[in-house]
Amino acid sequence: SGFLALKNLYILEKTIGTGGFGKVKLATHILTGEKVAIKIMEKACLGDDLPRIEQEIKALKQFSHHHICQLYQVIETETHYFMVIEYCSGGELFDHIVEKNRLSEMESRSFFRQILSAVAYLHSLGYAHRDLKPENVLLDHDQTLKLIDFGLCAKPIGGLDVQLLTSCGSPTYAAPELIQGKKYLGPEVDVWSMGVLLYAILCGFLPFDSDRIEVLYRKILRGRYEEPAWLSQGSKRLIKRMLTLDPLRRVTVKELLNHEWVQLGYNEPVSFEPLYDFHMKDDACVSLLAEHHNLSSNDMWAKLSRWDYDYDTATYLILVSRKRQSLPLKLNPVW
Ligand SMILES: COc1cccc(Nc2ncc(-c3ccc(C(=O)NCC(=O)Nc4ccccc4)cc3)c(OCC3CCNCC3)n2)c1
Repeated sequence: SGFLALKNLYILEKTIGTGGFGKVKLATHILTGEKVAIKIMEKACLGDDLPRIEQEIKALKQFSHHHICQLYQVIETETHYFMVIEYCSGGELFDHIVEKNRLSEMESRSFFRQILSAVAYLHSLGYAHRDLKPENVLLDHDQTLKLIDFGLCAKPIGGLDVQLLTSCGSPTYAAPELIQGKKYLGPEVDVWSMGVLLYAILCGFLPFDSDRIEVLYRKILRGRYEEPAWLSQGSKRLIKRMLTLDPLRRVTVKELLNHEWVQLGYNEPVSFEPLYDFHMKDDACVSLLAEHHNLSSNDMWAKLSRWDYDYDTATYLILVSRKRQSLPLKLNPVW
């Protein structure tokens, strides 16, 4: 189906998601055979939301973290933006919780540590996510979580624009100060949403829920929620610290990183440093790509280190990711 810009580079397959901005399709990166997700956004439909796409692309180009889906390539045509992004084979955390009803405290802790690492990393770069919810947490192979911002809600911290709730952030996970339209910074809003997320993972249902929005708002602003019998004392204490109505009294990300519940069984704080920087040079991957282009490794690296986020960037980042997983490094012959 029709996008000329993707011809001979990607094979488009089924649609795996739709949002206000456009849709996401599963695709195959032809040179490596790797599955990728391609976010397709029609410029005409974005109207004055166009700056949010450019901001999203600028943000993603800065991120290099094991628990954030990696941007591989950006293609801009007259009518569209295409963002080629890492594909997660396990789907949404949301479906995983629904299927298992609720997770054990140990599994919840493993998931929470990964989400916390990604959120702390975002904050360290001056970004707040603002739309943390199970639909934006994806599962990769071997229970690795990847945080995404499907709906373009992430913003630099302290942005004065109080994003209208309709366009950003589902009220279910939204902090009280956010639904009251109060000025807020961002990090503490993410802590509240992580609290709702953790509650949903541990309990299998939401702390504040109603199909009538004004009832939902009232419940959030009241801040009272059920504590099922299976919740441990530690879990209850942590959730209470995160679902604290007053943002100034709410636990901070910094405190969460070495919170006792978070460290139970790991005995080490959560690190938010990226495990590795995708932007570092991997000689084997550079050589393989150089050979494919009949270039010297030096010339190949000179081009790659410009980080144009073109097809070569995508191929290189995919090769680095495959090497990390000890998968064979190969490029398909181009016929
Ligand atoms: C196996 O069955 C399945 C079933 C379902 C999915 C998959 N896999 C699968 N892999 C990858 C994706 C994806 C990743 C990133 C982005 C994105 O928009 N990044 C941009 C981004 O994250 N910015 C950003 C991040 C942090 C801070 C600031 C900015 C978009 C899509 C996907 O999408 C499907 C949607 C469907 C609706 N809910 C959300 C996911 N799905 C697999």
